[in-house]
Amino acid sequence: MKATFQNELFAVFDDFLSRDALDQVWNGFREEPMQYVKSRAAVRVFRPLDGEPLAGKPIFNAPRSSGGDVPLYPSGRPIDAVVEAIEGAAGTFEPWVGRKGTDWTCFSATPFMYPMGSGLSWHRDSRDRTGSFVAYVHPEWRDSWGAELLVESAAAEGGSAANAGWGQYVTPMPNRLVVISSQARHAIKKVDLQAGENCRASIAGFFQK
Ligand SMILES: O=C(O)CCC(=O)C(=O)O
Ligand SMILES: [Fe+2]
Repeated sequence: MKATFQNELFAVFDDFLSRDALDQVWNGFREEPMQYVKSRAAVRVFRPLDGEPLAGKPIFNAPRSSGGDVPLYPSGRPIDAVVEAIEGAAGTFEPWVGRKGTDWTCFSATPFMYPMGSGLSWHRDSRDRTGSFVAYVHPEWRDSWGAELLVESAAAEGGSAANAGWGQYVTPMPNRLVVISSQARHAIKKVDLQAGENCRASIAGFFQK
């Protein structure tokens, strides 16, 4: 798997899943029971005016070192295909999320749906994570539909911890994967009115220390 774009904070990979796996994940996606993220206590990065994103149940590729009962791969859900593909390419992701076993022990995978008007405010995926991934699984995305992932550039060398105030964007193209370091401050622009009933559908996960 070769990156379409990369810098020190994130990398973009296109044609992530095979055609069959993508279709399977997307078809299964629409059967997933989902909840509004604001109704889930654990979600803290979403702000009151981020709209109404939905999330399904996460699975983990392996048991969590911090314990706790988590649903594991293989789950029998179509999302298994994403876990497999991430496992298979874990070595490629080392520059951004570190090494399996030394830096991280396991990762999650959670389906998310962002309907028109929803987005995600600026944040870092820090705390007990080395980084994250997100795979876009909707069948179509147009520029006018918005919902770009924004990634802020690193603040100038020797500068304070202040935010740089500039950076890059990634359009959520179908079957695109983005791998993001926990150092990277990022946000999702809201899904535009022009998207109508088309939702931004993703499988996102975190690499846990
Ligand atoms: O969906 C994306 O593009 C990024 C998701 C994200 O930043 C998160 O869930 O923490
Ligand atoms: Fe994030």
